[in-house]
Amino acid sequence: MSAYKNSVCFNEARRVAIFGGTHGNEMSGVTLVNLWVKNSAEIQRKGVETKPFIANPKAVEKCTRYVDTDLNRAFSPENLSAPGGDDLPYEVQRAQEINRIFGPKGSPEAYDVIFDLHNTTSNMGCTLILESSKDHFNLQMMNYIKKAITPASCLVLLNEHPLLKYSTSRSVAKHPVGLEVGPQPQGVLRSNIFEAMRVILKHALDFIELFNEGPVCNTLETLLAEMEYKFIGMEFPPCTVEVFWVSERIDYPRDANGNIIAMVHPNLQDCDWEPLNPGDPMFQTFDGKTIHYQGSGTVYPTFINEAAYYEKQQAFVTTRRETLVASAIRKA
Ligand SMILES: CC(=O)N[C@@H](CC(=O)O)C(=O)O
Ligand SMILES: [Zn+2]
Repeated sequence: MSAYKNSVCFNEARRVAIFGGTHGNEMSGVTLVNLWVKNSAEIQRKGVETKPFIANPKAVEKCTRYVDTDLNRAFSPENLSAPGGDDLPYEVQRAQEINRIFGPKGSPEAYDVIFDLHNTTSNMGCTLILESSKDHFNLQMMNYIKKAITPASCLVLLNEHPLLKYSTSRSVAKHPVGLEVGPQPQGVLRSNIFEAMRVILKHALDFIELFNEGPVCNTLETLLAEMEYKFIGMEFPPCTVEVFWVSERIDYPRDANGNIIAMVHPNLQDCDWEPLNPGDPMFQTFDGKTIHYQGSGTVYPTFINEAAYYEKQQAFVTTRRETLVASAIRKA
């Protein structure tokens, strides 16, 4: 028996959503969610209501990232409260609708967890994307998933940055979790990527069930129940989680007219998560010149040459590797 005196308490996660098709051309999430809409047995867990949901049906129909504007940037307070109804861009209308169904964002009525399924053209493997270093529920979930999928691996990208953070679809939930798996071209399904995503989600849902069935925050009642081993669920003791913390956005080199004049260097292409040191090759110009990384220390690039980011003037992002401590958690 173990009772962690400093457990952080969270409400049970009773309402969970799985979003596919936030981007309509990222086919693993679209396909899995469509499958689960037809038959949700695989995603149901005891005591949890899990709703599979196609976030951007118009974009899915057209197999495009978005119709008017990127849905995964649309959940700002301004957009969510914008008047205008039918005159608003489609994705802003859709964001308001999603906020009504799964939110309101930031309120006690909001869904507990939203998993948002994405694919990348970058060679990132399985990546979980978090938005807060202080959400100990999510950090514990990351630790659980990483252990459960061993020897396969799954890295955590922490998108917590004053300028680079954006207003995601999943941000409507109390605990937003992005799941980014690649490489997979836009509009294409690859079985390995599809299966990897499915496995991560299985473990994520198992975690939620175990948390809900686990011991409650310390009370005399809990201690007595614990002595009788009454819990089916698990204890979640303090742990550490390695994360890659978003640090800088790097654009392609451009000429005075804004046209791209170089490509990701072959030494960097497909090397997501590998250390990039000052002086390492970063871009290769069309006439064969190498442009080197000029930062001050080692960084870990990711989203290298992501197709959807050309329009966002981003060739890759740099991250710094850090170890976060997650407190013990219990249900309130
Ligand atoms: C390639 C891609 O769409 N990535 C996602 C990452 C995320 O969900 O945070 C996006 O830019 O919205
Ligand atoms: Zn996406």
